Amino acid sequence: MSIPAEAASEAARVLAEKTGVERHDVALVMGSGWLPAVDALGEATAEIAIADLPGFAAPSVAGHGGKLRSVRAGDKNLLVFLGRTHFYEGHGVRAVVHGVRTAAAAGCSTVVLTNGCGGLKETWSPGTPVLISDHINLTATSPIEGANFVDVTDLYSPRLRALCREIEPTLDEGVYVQFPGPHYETPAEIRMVRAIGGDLVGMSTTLEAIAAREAGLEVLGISLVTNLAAGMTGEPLNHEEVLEAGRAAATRMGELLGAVVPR
Ligand SMILES: Nc1nc2[nH]c(I)nc2c(=O)[nH]1
Repeated sequence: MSIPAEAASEAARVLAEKTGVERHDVALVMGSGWLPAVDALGEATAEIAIADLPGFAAPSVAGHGGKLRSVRAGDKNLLVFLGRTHFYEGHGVRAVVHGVRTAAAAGCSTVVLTNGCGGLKETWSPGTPVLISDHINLTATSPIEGANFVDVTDLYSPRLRALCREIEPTLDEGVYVQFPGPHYETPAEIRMVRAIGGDLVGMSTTLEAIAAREAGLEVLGISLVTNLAAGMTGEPLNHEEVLEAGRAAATRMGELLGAVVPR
């Protein structure tokens, strides 16, 4: 498999060719339940299948779209990934972060990483959006290869978080914890997450954020709490209910993204 940076440049070249857009400015990765938010971002000027770009795996989860849209918003070209490759799909870390690296190679200076996740606060009912203030990467791996000691303090842009709170002052913040998945957590693991300072649990985002920082992108992370974390309600977790809650709230999130992204 070719060197990640070369693979990203090749994917960016084909992207420009297929969309007719030479350079993109902001990338958005739309996670579980966020797809309804996409239309609020603006009119797509081009849409291609992610799998048509070199280095991308076909989406393993049906309904995740698996599409890539180029959207004009104000004076910016947005690169919108409808779905992502998850670590639990077993394609390796390079595949998980190839989208972020391709976005950087396509000219983006900012990436918005969204996801659906479990929440550890009772007040975060399903459908609550939470800004990611920091993360804990429990995947025991990194997208960075070799002795490249990348700094990840302030990884989640204080500037963009302040901008979001200016637009939506009720937005809470939290620490996002990525588990490898695909199984959910046990109640004991959720007690551990609480003990180590986590507020949100998911199966994406942290590896992408690290790769984004390595590529010099400004990062904004927004989680959509679609369920209370395991053991908090005494009920088993049902993935369908979880996604439904996300869909209901994502439209409101589309307005937030639509207001934040052009700025
Ligand atoms: N790890 C983890 N990932 C998730 N994704 C969604 I949607 N809900 C959860 C959850 O409760 N835990």
